Amino acid sequence: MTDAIQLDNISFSYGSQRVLDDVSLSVRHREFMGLIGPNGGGKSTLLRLILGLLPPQEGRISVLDTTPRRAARRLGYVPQFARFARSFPISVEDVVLMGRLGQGNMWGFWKRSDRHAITDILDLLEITHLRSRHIEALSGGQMQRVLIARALVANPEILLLDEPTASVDRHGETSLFELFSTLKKNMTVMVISHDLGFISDYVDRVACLNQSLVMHPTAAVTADTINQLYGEQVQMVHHHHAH
Ligand SMILES: Nc1ncnc2c1ncn2[C@@H]1O[C@H](COP(=O)(O)OP(=O)(O)OP(=O)(O)O)[C@@H](O)[C@H]1O
Repeated sequence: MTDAIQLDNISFSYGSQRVLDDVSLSVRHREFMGLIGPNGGGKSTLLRLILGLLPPQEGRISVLDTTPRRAARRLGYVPQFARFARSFPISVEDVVLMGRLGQGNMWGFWKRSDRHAITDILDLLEITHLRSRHIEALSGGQMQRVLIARALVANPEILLLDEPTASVDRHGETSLFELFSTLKKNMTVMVISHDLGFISDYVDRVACLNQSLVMHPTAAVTADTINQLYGEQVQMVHHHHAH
């Protein structure tokens, strides 16, 4: 079997602004990969290319042995929290149900299996008690869990998360990363983060992106490496916590 995600010599510009320059990356099946880099380094753009939301201008991308667009239904995506509008008058259950679209359903025709999947996933994310709550009335950390539930409810083969713990406290961050470590037994997980010291306890490898990409096994990533690459922009504070 080939890799879950394969990027070969990808370049991308917005207008005349070069954002990705000759990026190559292989993510193995059931690998847990961290993606770090300074603001504007191109991390979200790379995720959008993998999701098939943007076409590469140069190079080739293969996701689950096909094109990103063909693979899209088999991917789970958790967008950056700040980019998700929360003023829709809908409940937690509705948002998570949206994750089942594309599984052969249309609005209003949910099957019993959809309801069961939602019950299980809300339980996994420990947000069962929020099921009928309006999403405007959630804390940042709760909303983050709802978005993760929405991405997981369709049983994706690859889970892509764009700063999933940005609005979560340290305790919540630990519990989410422990959940991702469990999920990794069944799927490939790729997570964008600013906090290398924290994620290096969990991920198998770290990709450092600042227009071009450098791969590190986590053991090789030190504060010095990161400072040389990015200056002080990536947090290197190491937090000790129980596993
Ligand atoms: N739709 C767009 N049109 C034009 N420029 C864009 C667009 N999206 C992103 N950019 C620019 O491309 C660069 C890379 O953005 P991107 O969001 O990929 O970086 P990032 O590494 O995810 O940053 P952050 O850590 O701040 O989220 C930035 O300079 C950004 O301003």
